[in-house]
Amino acid sequence: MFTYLLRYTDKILLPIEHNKAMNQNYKVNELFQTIQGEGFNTGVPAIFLRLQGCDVGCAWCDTKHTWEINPDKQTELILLTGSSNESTRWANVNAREIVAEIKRLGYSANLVVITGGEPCLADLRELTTVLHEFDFKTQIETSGTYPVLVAPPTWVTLSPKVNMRAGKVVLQSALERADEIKHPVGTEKDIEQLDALLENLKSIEDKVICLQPISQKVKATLLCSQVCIERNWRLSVQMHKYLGID
Ligand SMILES: C[S@@+](CC[C@H](N)C(=O)[O-])C[C@H]1O[C@@H](n2cnc3c(N)ncnc32)[C@H](O)[C@@H]1O
Ligand SMILES: Nc1nc2[nH]cc(C(=O)O)c2c(=O)[nH]1
Ligand code: SF4
Ligand SMILES: [Mg+2]
Repeated sequence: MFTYLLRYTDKILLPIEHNKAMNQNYKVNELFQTIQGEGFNTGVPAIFLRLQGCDVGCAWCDTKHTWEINPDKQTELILLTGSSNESTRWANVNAREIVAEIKRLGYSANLVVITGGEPCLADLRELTTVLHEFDFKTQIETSGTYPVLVAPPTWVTLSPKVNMRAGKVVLQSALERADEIKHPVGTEKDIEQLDALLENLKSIEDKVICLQPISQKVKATLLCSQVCIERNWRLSVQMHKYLGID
């Protein structure tokens, strides 16, 4: 089977042939360009692709609008792109439709951050492979509650949700795969929980560890900065929220 899609090379629009079937659809909640505000890549221009759906149920989640996949809220991708919208709507699209929309929007960032919701509800191998084919770098933000299925160069940021939903095996393999562990912290108990997770890891030498205060709380932020200094870890403060940008 042949599908045709438009590819931009040096600003020239070229039709390319593609004979691989696009089997996988993704439930997209929003697509927008901003600055990565969290973790290792803080400050890097990035295209955010937010997928709809999450059944983990973190009480302090800042994207609760992505939890439910309501069939009545299905819409067209073009209506969900350009800026962050915090709506419950979603579009069912494949990887090449996503790339085509990124190109139509004329985005300049070369990092695509796939978040949610819980993006690993979906098998992300096809999406990340196609994005790499178009010379994008990719990063995912995941909770470790579903298997991490991504193409190898993908930067995996794991924000482990302990005792929430995942079996220990799934969380453990997500921890081993993670390039970055970005732990949400409210109180000391969260640091203890992270220590317990790190104890069981084969190696933490090759992983970036970030502490992220929950909901910009002052006490949590002070705790995170103090522990980061003691342990030589990184502080991740959700910069975009301080700047008031998406
Ligand atoms: C909204 S989640 C989506 C991706 C995935 N479900 C996860 O939890 O990693 C993206 C990131 O935001 C973090 N996050 C969510 N709500 C937060 C809050 N109120 N304060 C700080 N970080 C938060 C999560 O821990 C995760 O690192
Ligand atoms: N600027 C910006 N950076 C982010 N890093 C992770 C985000 C997320 O919601 O997953 C996020 C987000 O929503 N906006
Ligand atoms: S796993 Fe992520 S998206 Fe799901 S509830 Fe927790 S923070 Fe929110
Ligand atoms: Mg966010």
